[in-house]
Amino acid sequence: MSDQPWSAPTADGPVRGTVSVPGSKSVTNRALVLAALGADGATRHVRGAARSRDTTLMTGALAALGATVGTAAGRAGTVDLAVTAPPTFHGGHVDCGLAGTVMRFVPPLAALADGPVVLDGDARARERPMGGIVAGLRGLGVEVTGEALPLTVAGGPHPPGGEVTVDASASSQFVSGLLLSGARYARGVTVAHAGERGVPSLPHVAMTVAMLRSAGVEVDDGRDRWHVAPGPVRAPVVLDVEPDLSGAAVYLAAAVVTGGEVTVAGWPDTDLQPGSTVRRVLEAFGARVELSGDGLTVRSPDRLDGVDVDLTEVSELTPTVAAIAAVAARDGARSRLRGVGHIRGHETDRLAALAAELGTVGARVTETEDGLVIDPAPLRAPTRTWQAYADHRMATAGAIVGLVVPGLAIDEVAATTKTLPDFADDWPALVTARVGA
Ligand SMILES: O=C(O)C1=C[C@@H](OP(=O)(O)O)[C@@H](O)[C@H](O)C1
Ligand SMILES: C=C(OP(=O)(O)O)C(=O)O
Repeated sequence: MSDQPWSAPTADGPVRGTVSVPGSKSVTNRALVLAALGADGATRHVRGAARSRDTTLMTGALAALGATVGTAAGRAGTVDLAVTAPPTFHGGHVDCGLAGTVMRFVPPLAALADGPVVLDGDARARERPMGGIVAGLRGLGVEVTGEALPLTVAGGPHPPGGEVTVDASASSQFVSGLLLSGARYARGVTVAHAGERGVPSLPHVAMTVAMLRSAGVEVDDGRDRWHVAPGPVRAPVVLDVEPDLSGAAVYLAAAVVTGGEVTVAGWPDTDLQPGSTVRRVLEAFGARVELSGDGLTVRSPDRLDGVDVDLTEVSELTPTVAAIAAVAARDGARSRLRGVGHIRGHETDRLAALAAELGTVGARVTETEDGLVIDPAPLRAPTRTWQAYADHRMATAGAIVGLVVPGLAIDEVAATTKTLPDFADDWPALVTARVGA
């Protein structure tokens, strides 16, 4: 990894082009878990996955517990992963890196192992919330040592399961994690949420439910209560991963902030990811959005509107939306982003990080309890290097701002490999191509 700051390319005109984005890490890491839980020992193929840090951490975790994982080159820079479930998971050490999906989805699966599983991760991962997983597992009869990473999950291999109430207001992944392995618990798993705030990022829980059902698992989903019946997990033998729409939003933002036009090829017509919400958020800035056989095309308006948006359901979009909002504020528009207090527990405290980094280019950003207010202010040359805080989405937010702020350099563009392994090459290629400009 280079320790030289990365010079973000500046757009000298409207950015125009077509991009392909790699498979969604959220879909991939669920598919990998379901494949590893397979009841019949068949090999499952997860196709079109990104070779990203988060997916690599998940395959590493499953292999550490005894699953067999093979990797082959897939279409357009993706990988096809072949996973075979072990007869019984065994104990071992799991590196969660900074991946929420690994640190929240693997402990419930580790309870099926016949020996203890120790989970740890990056320094920041030790600060990310784990309360719902730890309390949830204990309530389901699983012995867990520790309250956050590093954690030890005592082996089962036959956890009792049952009903548990957790506070999932810090992360929807608490619910998803407990549900994903729940069919393998003796009584199944019922998770209820009780907390001062609601469960954020609910479309990610819906993704979990949909993928469990496609693996033949019986799931009831009510308001703040989910039930997974005990039974075999039979994931489809081939699971195609759809493109990562949160990653796609970064490329679409390049059109929005430069008066350009960008198409993301292969925009899926399923509802696994909240694609329509991504579209609505970009439209709120005044962008025109069109879905055609070529993909999803976003065209910038002449002048950006400010937005007042509740991003609870799509909280991982916040850095991208904040970057666009800072550009809109340059042109006099005020924006307010709400409903995302919990992202202080994401890869970094994203509200503090966005306020600090956007501030280095002159943006007037105020943190609120649950979001950000971005007031009109001109953007100017950076006062220092943009800090990514090892957060992929802080790095991509810096790249978006860099399109219109010459001289912006990012301390660690390699953070983008968490979900977008080729970003550092693909982004300059898009910015400088200016197809048809
Ligand atoms: O389950 C998932 O794949 C995810 C759920 C969400 O987490 P939170 O509920 O913690 O926001 C989202 O922000 C994260 O990027 C991915
Ligand atoms: C919050 C995110 O990731 P994680 O899965 O690590 O929580 C994210 O990708 O924006």
